[in-house]
Order: sequence, then structure tokens, then C-alpha cells
Amino acid sequence: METFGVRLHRAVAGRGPLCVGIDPHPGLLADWGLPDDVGGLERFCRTVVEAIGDRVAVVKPQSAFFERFGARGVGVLESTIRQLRNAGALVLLDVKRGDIGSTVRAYASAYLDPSSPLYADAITASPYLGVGSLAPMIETAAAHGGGVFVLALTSNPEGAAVQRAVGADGRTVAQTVIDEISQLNRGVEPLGSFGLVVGATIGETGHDLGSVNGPLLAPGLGAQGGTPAGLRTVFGAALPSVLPSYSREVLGAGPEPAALRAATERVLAECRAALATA
Ligand SMILES: O=c1ccn([C@@H]2O[C@H](COP(=O)(O)O)[C@@H](O)[C@H]2O)c(=O)[nH]1
Repeated sequence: METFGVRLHRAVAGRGPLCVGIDPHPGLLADWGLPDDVGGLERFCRTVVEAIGDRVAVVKPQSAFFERFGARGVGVLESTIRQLRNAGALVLLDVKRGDIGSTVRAYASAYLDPSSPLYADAITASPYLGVGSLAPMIETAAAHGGGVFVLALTSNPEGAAVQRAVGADGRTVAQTVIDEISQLNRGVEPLGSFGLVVGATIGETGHDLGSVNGPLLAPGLGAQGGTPAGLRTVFGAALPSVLPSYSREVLGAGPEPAALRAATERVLAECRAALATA
């Protein structure tokens, strides 16, 4: 069985360093001339899958925008994940789950067990009940070749108050998360399966990302103000491990598939150029 790290490394080598998010905001549905209902959601997602599913390394559906339509919205999420995987994209489901360990085990079954209808290649996770509480997710991912991206330094300004709080050992909360995830990837080649989320908006982090040896998802590009040129400031020597992520910047180019593809090619070229300077 191939690990998620191996699969991601190959996908990025073949398709380029880019993650595109599927965030069907009500405003985007309206801009695309679609109704704000399950039918509109389904058409939006099908258009994105058909336009870019066969050319982007990673696609990141944002679960919240599907959940707001209830069971039928989650049904669209299931079929979107399936279609994306059939098109050869790795699916990173953005659910930011976290809880006590026994409940985390249920989340792991829901998203990282291949027998689940919502099975994805990787998920996002929240470490604020303790990184150790995520162990069942880590174990399930490892058992099935999946990945987990844990929030470390998020792109929103409110995150810093929690993530940069300093603990008794002098490390920030974020550095503790970084260090614990780094341990999981130690010695793994070419890339570990356990990643971190570090926002592209946050500037110089003051944190040591050099030993993570896993993917660094960088949301916040485009709509939130982050730029490919700014990635060097945020990530420094860790730049080669960065997976830049855009949602609204690309989706806003729709609904024409050719325009979605052109926006994807544009941001990919910008990211390639920024990461090539590493
Ligand atoms: O720190 C974080 C973690 C996750 N996100 C998610 O990424 C996308 C960003 O969307 P844009 O339209 O490109 O701003 C969205 O799903 C967020 O929930 C993040 O922005 N920052």
C-alpha cells in the first residue's frame, strides 16, 4: 500500500504544486447563475470537477458548504469526492475535526476508512483537544494510506491568540503541534503523510517548520490577501514542502470551464515560479 505522502509527492510532480478548494459560497452560486439549493450545489461541483479534476494535484472540498443543505448536500459531497478521485485528483476534505479520542475514532471511520461513503484521501484536523487526541485519526490514516493536515498557524487573524499562546515549556501552542506532527514524519521518504495548515497570510512566523518532513497546506492565497511571492517570507527553508491552496480566486472565474481552467493555470504558474526560487 502506498502512503499518502508518496501519492501526494507523485501528484505534485505530475500536476504541479496546487490545491484548489471547492467552496460553493451562496454568492458564488448566484454569480454562476445557479439557485442556492441542492440542484445548484450539484451543478456547481460537477462543473468544477469536469473543468479541473483531471489536472489539479489536490482538490479540497469545504464540508461546511455541503452540510448547510443537510443530508442531500452531504450526498453531493459524497459524489463530488468520488468524481474527483475518478478524475485522478487527490481529495483533501476540509472538515477540521477534533474531539476526545473515542469520538475521533468515529471521525476517522467516517473520512479515512475506504469502506465509508465519505472516504477521502486526507482530511483537515483541529488539535485543540490535544494532538494526542488525534491518534485514532493518525492510526486510521496510516493503516489505509491516508493523510491528516493539522491546524498549526491558520490564515485568519483571530487564530494567533490561541496558536501563539506560550506554554509552561516556553513553546507556543503552534510549535507544540508542529513538533508533534514532525515526530510522525521523522525519517520518512520522500514525504511524510502528516501535514500542517499554515496560512499564506501570516508573514514571518517565528516558528520552526524546517523539520516537519510533511506537506504544508497554505490556504489564504487570493481572496484573503496572501500572494505566491509572500510564501517565501512565511515558509523560508520549508518552501519546497508547501502546497498552495486557492478557493474563491479560482472559483470566481467560473462558470465557464475554460475560464476555470485558465484561472487554475495562472495561479499554478505563479506558485511554480514562487516555489522554484526555493
Ligand atoms: O487557516 C486556514 C485553514 C483553512 N482555510 C480554508 O481554506 C479555504 C480558503 O478559501 P479562500 O476562498 O481561498 O479564501 C476555506 O475553505 C477555508 O475554510 C483557511 O482559509 N485558512
